[in-house]
Parts: sequence; C-alpha cells; structure tokens
Amino acid sequence: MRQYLELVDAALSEGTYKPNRTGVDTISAFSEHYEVDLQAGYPLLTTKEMDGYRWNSMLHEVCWYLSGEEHIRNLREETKIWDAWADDDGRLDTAYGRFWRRYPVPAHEAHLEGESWPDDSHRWVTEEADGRRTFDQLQYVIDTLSESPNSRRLVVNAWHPANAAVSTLPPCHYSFVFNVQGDRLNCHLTQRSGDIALGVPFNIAAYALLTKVIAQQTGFEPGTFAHTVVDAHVYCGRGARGAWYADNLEALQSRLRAVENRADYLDIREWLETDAPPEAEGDERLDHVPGLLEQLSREPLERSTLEVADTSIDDLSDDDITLRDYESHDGIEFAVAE
Ligand SMILES: Nc1nc(=O)c2c([nH]1)NC[C@@H]1CN(c3ccc(C(=O)N[C@@H](CCC(=O)O)C(=O)O)cc3)CN21
Ligand SMILES: O=c1ccn([C@H]2C[C@H](O)[C@@H](COP(=O)(O)O)O2)c(=O)[nH]1
Repeated sequence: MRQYLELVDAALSEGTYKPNRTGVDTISAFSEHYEVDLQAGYPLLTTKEMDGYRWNSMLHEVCWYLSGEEHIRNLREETKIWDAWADDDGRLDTAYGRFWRRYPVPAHEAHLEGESWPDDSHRWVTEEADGRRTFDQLQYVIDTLSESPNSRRLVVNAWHPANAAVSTLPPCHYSFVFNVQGDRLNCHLTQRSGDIALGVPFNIAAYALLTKVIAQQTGFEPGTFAHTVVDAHVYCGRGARGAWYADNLEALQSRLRAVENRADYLDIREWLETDAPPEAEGDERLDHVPGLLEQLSREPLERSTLEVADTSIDDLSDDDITLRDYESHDGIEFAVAE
C-alpha cells in the first residue's frame, strides 16, 4: 500500500529523535494522516508478508474487540501479541472491546441534575450481572446508521480519562467516527501513538475489516478509511544503537532526501548497518529502521480482497472472514518494544 510507504518515509525523513518510556528509542513524527479507498481493495500490506500467523493474530484481535471482553483468556489461545501486557490470569489493563461494547455508565446517584442519561431499559444499555450499567457503542453506531445515516454523531470512544491516567497501557487507537457520503460508509480513526513497523499494519488491517463489517451490517458500501496518527514513530533500538540515531539522524535524513529510486533505500540500509553499532544480544530487531528501509525498497503489489459473511457483530468469528488474492513480498521480523 503506497500510503503506508509514504507514512514510513515521512516519519523517517521528518521525524525527530525521541527516547520514551520503553527504553527503546524512536524517530517520531507529529500528526501523520493518510486516506485509503476501500473500494480499490483491502489494504493489507504487501511489502511484507501479512497472511499466515500475522493474519491469524489480527483476525482474532478484531474478534476479541467485538467480544467486549476485558481479559485475554480466549485471545491468548490464538495469539501471543497481547501476552506481555496481561497478568497470568489473562487480566489486561487495556480496554478496547470493553469500552466499545461495554462503556461504563455512571450510577444513578452520580448523575447531576439537568444531565441526560439513558434509563436501565434503554436499548444500548446493559445491566450487567453485578448491577453495573454499560453502554454498547458499536450497536449504537449500527442502529443509528440504519435509522439516521446522516448522523454526525457516529463516534466510538475507547478513551476514559480517569482510567487512562492510571492504566499501564491506555488505548492507542482510541476514537473512531463513521460518516456516510452517498452509499458509502467512511471511517476516521484517531490514534494517539503508532508503532509504524508493528502496530500500524495491524491497525490498518483491523479498521479496514471493521469498516467492511459495519458497512455490510447496515447496507452501505465500504468507502474511505482515514487515519490520523498523532505520534507516529519508528523504534530505532536500545542503548548505543538507539543513541546512534541521535547523532546520525541528519545524515540519515539527507540520504533519504537524495533517494531517486527504490533500490537507493537498500544502499541507505547498508550504510546504516556498517556505520551503527550492532544491536546488543537480546535486543536484536528492536531497531526497525533496517527492516522498514527494506520495505521501502519493495514495489507494492495488487490489493487483495476481503469476503465477510453476513453475521452479526455478536457472532462474528474468524471463520466468517476470508482473504482472497493476497500476494506479498517476504515477511520481515521486528521485535516489540515493551
Ligand atoms: N511497542 C508496541 N507496539 C505495538 O504495536 C503494540 C504495543 N507495543 N503494545 C500493545 C499492542 C500489542 N500489539 C502488537 C504486539 C505485537 C505484535 C507483533 O509482534 N507482530 C508480529 C507478529 C506476531 C504474531 O502474529 O504472533 C509481526 O511481525 O507483525 C503486533 C502488535 C500492538 N501493540
Ligand atoms: O494498536 C496499537 C497498540 C499499540 N501501539 C503502539 C504505539 C506505541 O509504540 C506503544 C504504546 O506505547 P505508549 O507509550 O502508551 O504510547 O504501542 C500501536 O502502534 N498500535
């Protein structure tokens, strides 16, 4: 996908060196935005292999979001991608599905006079077994799309400020808005923080899939997926390897500016691998720059297509989703900064 390669190039070319809480440094750019026409096919990256186990992880991650579960006891049977952030019992402090499907509604005694809140029998409110009330944002979107497609309030929000202030890992893709134009359903995602090599390819695949699912449930054609990434970063390694970029970012950026054809990216990678100190034992592939330069050197292939069975969001499983005509370049491995 051309837009992804442009995002990689923009972050590396314009970014600044930025250490952060993980101890793995980054090259970070502010407010990157791109749009993808979902009518032109499914935007699964082709410049590295995304089918096989990566596809399986992404699919189960989406099904986990839809499940509304606050734990990963079922998800971790299928993929390890969230294990590092959960405890042994599968409890996870990051609430995506939990907030999409079960956003907490304040108890009656917490309501201020004059405020509007739904009553217990409201169609998007669930009274859970323990008496807590939650709100199903995704069902609200689906029902409202059918009843008032011109609504400008089709927002799903995974951000709860008080929770986010103390959570170990507050949601990265925290708010999305659907918008109808003609017969097309568009989706705009705002992401506060994006790991360009590992997280963003999954985020693109997940939201393009979600848009297709919601469009199908409401009788629209999938339209545009628009994505804003506020801190769009490339991890560049730990210790001396990461610090090398602090001193050599300008040299890297002037080489990027001089690129005339794709193959030039491989020359930059060779310069970097020769010049930068090697990654320490145990830190291999935490520097994502070489792998991303390799991706930049590759020509994107034709888009694949996605088939989704007509199944409600409550029942959707990986069996309902089929990827067709996917071809890609070889896989590239990156290590995840925790
Ligand atoms: N640094 C960082 N980057 C992320 O993308 C990220 C986090 N942390 N923390 C929370 C979640 C977990 N996510 C992850 C975690 C791991 C992979 C990962 O290792 N992907 C491999 C495939 C692994 C597999 O499918 O088993 C890849 O090559 O894409 C991807 C997304 C996205 N998020
Ligand atoms: O879906 C996701 C989830 C997480 N990420 C990345 C973005 C950051 O690299 C880390 C989170 O660290 P913070 O310090 O909380 O920003 O995870 C992603 O890209 N996509």
